[in-house]
Amino acid sequence: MLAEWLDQGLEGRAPSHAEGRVAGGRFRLLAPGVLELVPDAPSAGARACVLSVGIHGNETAPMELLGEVLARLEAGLLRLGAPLLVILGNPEAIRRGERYVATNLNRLFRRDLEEAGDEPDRARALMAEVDAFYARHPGRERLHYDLHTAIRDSRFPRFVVEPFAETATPPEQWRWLAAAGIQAVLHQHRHSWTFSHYAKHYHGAAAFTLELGRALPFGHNDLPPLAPMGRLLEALIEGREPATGDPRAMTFFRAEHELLRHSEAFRLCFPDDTPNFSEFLPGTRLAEDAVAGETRVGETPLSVVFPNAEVEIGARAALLVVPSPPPE
Ligand SMILES: O=C(O)CCC(=O)N[C@@H](CCC(=O)O)C(=O)O
Ligand SMILES: [Zn+2]
Repeated sequence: MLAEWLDQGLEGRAPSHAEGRVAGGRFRLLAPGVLELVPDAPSAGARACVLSVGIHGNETAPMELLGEVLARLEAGLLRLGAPLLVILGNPEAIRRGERYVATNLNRLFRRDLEEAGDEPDRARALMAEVDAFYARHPGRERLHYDLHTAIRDSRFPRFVVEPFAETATPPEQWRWLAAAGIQAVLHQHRHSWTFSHYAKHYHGAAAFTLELGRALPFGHNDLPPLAPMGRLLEALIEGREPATGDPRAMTFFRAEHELLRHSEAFRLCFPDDTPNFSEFLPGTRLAEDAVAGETRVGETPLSVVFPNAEVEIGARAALLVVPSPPPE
């Protein structure tokens, strides 16, 4: 049933059970790749939780991790205590094992989206599901973890992006993420129209993009380092207070600048396999673009996150970040 749901979504098959029961509640399939779980009696402090995986089709570790957690729920080893919306982001891209089919789904989560096509349609469908889910649970704190993996190695293999928004992140999030093995936090400096930004910007949710290691094919993921993250997801699903750690164990950064690809003739001036959070000294040439010219590091050293020269024209080719003090 539940664990099968992930496999069936990936194979494009209709699920064998569109609804059913788990310990402590019931589940129902709302749309392809969208599953809602409703507790019989939510725990007092339970959050209304959105957990999404596969927004990028080649990022398989989060799908395996979530599949294991749902299997434990199905086996009766966990008891549902929180309202939960589970989302398999881009099933066609997952079937193909590709980041996206026509365009990057994770740049389309805006209410004034006008583009046509499969990925824009999927973004509209997912936004509507998230809107309806939070509306069904008024008065409950909102949470969205959008689980990803990164293309490259990283000085910090597990890190989160905190989307830009007016609302502050509740302080307990830093304690939970530290206990879940997150090693670094990157504050976004502007709207980015990602899925986690959508939940934070439009719904005031505590929301993050979580990067959980490297993007590898199914069956090749190193899952043991993700066990503490699995325990955080289980606590949220059961509506229990998660384990806490010391946020000072994490390294905090803020985005200073977004490097965009403006032309076909765009290139990054450092090796393709440069790990995320690699630091470059003042004066270093980072990129060349036929339209924007060259980008060099100014007076302050900059670290590079998500470098990718192959993005669509107009899209982000890297985030340039600097260290930042931990939140109060
Ligand atoms: O490793 C990479 O270059 C990309 C990994 C990835 O998919 N990251 C997300 C981050 C979203 C955010 O900025 O919150 C993305 O690029 O969509
Ligand atoms: Zn991703």
